[in-house]
Amino acid sequence: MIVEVRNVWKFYGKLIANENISMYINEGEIVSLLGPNGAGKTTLVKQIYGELIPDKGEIKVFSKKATDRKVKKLMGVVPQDTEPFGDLTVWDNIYYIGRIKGLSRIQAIKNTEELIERLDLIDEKKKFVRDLSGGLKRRTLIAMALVNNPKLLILDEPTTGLDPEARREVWDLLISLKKEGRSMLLTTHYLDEAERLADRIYLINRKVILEGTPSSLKEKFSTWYEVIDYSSGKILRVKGEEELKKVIMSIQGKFEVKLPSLEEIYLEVIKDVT
Ligand SMILES: Nc1ncnc2c1ncn2[C@@H]1O[C@H](COP(=O)(O)OP(=O)(O)OP(=O)(O)O)[C@@H](O)[C@H]1O
Repeated sequence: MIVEVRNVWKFYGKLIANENISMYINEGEIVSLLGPNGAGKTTLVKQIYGELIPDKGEIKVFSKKATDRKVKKLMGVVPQDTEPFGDLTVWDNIYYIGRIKGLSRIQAIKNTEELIERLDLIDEKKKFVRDLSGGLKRRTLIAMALVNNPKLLILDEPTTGLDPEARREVWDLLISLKKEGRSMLLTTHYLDEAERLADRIYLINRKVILEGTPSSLKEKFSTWYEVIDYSSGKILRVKGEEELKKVIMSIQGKFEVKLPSLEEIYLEVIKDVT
């Protein structure tokens, strides 16, 4: 197990941000934390990368305390709402983070060059970050998080504010990083992102509300079916298999039966707990 969170509580004064949270990440897994605004996702993530310390409970990363310096060398973090240094070039941002993380000069240069190429930043490498678009800044941040070749990558809303094409580029990159056996923790507001990338999802709202693979959550919580009647163009929502049979029998032409999307399930579940 790469990350193990056991019965973690975190308070801000009287506010309970995390209530008795337990979760884990296995080697090579992408785990996604989903939840509404203020659900405590960033608070939990910050404890996993050692910026905050739990008030109760325990977090182990690579079997060590999250604040251990050795652990920090094994992980890469893309925090929420951060930007690379605007007054440095893309190349310098990546290189200097490499040096700060303890790479030798030669190793930092090598890794920086490789990442510039891999993240398609060749044309931008000498540009100042302050002159880049949001998508390119985000790619630079991801390169900075990868410079020490981390086994665990933590990304707090990596695609928020990006246009659809830039989001897809980040997704493709994350999929290719997963293929290399890296583990990832990803917080997101985008259900389609979690559905597409995550092996497992934790839905949290102060505490863990649901946990499972995207398909198991769909199966477990979809008590309705969507029937698309192509001849009339109507989309019907049908509860239970008996009702489904009846509806199908009544349709004359072509039709399609679908389970609801993760987004619809999320909205139903969140409605019940808020
Ligand atoms: N430093 C802080 N001091 C006091 N309260 C805080 C602090 N940081 C977060 N909070 C509060 O703790 C709760 C959880 O916040 P957190 O940022 O962890 O949620 P989140 O799920 O990441 O939200 P979002 O999706 O909006 O980023 C919120 O009510 C927030 O206002």
